[in-house]
Amino acid sequence: MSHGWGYGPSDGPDNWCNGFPIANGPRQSPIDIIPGQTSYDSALKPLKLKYDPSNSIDILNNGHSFQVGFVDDTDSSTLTGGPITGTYRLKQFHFHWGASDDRGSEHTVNGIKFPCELHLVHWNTKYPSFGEAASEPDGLAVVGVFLKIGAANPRLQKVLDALGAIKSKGKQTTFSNFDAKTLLPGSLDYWTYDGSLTTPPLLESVTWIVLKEPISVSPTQMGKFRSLMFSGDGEAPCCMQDNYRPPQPLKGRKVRRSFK
Ligand SMILES: NS(=O)(=O)N=C1NCCCN1
Ligand SMILES: [Zn+2]
Repeated sequence: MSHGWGYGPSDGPDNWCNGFPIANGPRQSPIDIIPGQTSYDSALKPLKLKYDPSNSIDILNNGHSFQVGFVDDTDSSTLTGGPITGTYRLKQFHFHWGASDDRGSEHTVNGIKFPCELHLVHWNTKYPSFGEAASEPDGLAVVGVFLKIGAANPRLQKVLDALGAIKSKGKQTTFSNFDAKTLLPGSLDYWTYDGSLTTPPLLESVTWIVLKEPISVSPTQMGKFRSLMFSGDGEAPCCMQDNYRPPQPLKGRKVRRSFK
């Protein structure tokens, strides 16, 4: 299996090492975050997220999740500060979720799974493109946001309302004028560690920045995520759910936190 990966019994996370040996590497993601074992680092700067709504362009079902893509040819939507040096540009955001509300997130906290996790993917502008940055140890920075069951989230609803047009794999439609900042919680307190992409090719190029405060999602809204399909038109229908990789061994890594 080189590129036919998925989340099923034969092509799922336990089998990814066959096509991508780095799956057993020293800095794999996600991880279980154990707050009592993290270290407060007063040298960590506040996160600075500057997103221009005019940079959002499309929404795509890529057969593994759905992603909202951004124009990334200027520094108009960027991540600076936090644990990183320099400027990282927003490329896309996407989610991971479960078949039921008891699971779905990739990172866990004291072993607790959330029903969903948002990833905002950024690349280091010291490299010429996302593709080149993705193979560098400091190439990417992903901000992870947990979603917790509660009141319906009106800002998330704008994204969910677009899913009807991208039900099956390969479908894409325009998605303009979306402000990704509206998906962030009130606090930008975070945990950070050196990790990897959580999907193949699992490249060990990600500075993870996981926000402590979740945003809300309602059970009905979770149902909208689960209305998507892994499968393309004309293929055996397969609901898009449980598209998460479980936590990976820490292998001696330290997790720092920005808050006391
Ligand atoms: N879940 S993740 O670590 O963000 N993985 C990604 N893989 C492909 C490119 C974007 N991100
Ligand atoms: Zn992700």
